[in-house]
Amino acid sequence: MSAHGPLCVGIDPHASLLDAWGLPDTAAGVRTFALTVLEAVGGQVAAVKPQSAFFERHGSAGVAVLEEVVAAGRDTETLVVVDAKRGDIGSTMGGYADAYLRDGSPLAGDALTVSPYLGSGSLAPAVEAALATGRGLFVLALTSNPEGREVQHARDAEGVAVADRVARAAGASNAAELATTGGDLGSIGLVVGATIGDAATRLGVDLSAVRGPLLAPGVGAQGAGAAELAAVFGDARRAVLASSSRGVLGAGPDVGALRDAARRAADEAGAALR
Ligand SMILES: O=C(O)c1cc(=O)[nH]c(=O)n1[C@@H]1O[C@H](COP(=O)(O)O)[C@@H](O)[C@H]1O
Repeated sequence: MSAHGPLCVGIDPHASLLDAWGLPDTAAGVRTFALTVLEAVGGQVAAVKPQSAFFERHGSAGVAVLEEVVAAGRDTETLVVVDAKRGDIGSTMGGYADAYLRDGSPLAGDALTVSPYLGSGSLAPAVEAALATGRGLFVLALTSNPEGREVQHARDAEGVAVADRVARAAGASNAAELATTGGDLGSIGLVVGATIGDAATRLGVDLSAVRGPLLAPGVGAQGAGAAELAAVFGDARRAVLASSSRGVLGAGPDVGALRDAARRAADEAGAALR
């Protein structure tokens, strides 16, 4: 993030984008799309985030393309966040941790998005695997979609918001990790949408106390821009990795145009979060 600016480019090969790029809605089309994005922004931005759903749509051939994208990302200076939003009970979560966070697994990038809504503790196998292998997690806390509120804004018997419980669990893991490793940011990040307005403040979620990276989707196509990034994150802004998919991908398929769009988005995010 300090080398390239705080931007993550989402690799979301929607059927409509494939069509706009003149590509077929097939695994081969998805492959050309994803490798073009990597060619344009690999080594130029902090992270890319392939959205697993758009690869899974094409069955095993699509998943093989996701594996290829993860491997290709390894050869660049750009981190790969696999956006699969996994979450399950502990023992099954161990299976997902093996798939996405184990050294040598073909689907293991640098980080994985996970859902804590089976209970933060259910993520323990993923947390352990991330810490053991030098990878990271982005735990869904305050998501960019309006429907997320019914779960994330709810308060428990002690009056603590569910999203705050999620943030506190990440903060506790990062505090323990940083006590031994030092450094600024621990391995357990949160997803906090750039579209959430003042929800973090209203719910009492202390984003600065998390001491992990804050992935902020919602930039671009979902309407958030520089003003929203600055307003949502306040004092925690230095930890933010702004994420945009369609907002950058719409500039394709030209590699130079994609690279320029990513540069502009990274500069804008950098200026808003300075
Ligand atoms: O985890 C995510 O990345 C995510 C969390 C969230 O709260 N909202 C959200 O939009 N996302 C993802 O971020 C991407 C947003 O794409 P655009 O709206 O095209 O920028 C999609 O892949 C979403 O699944």
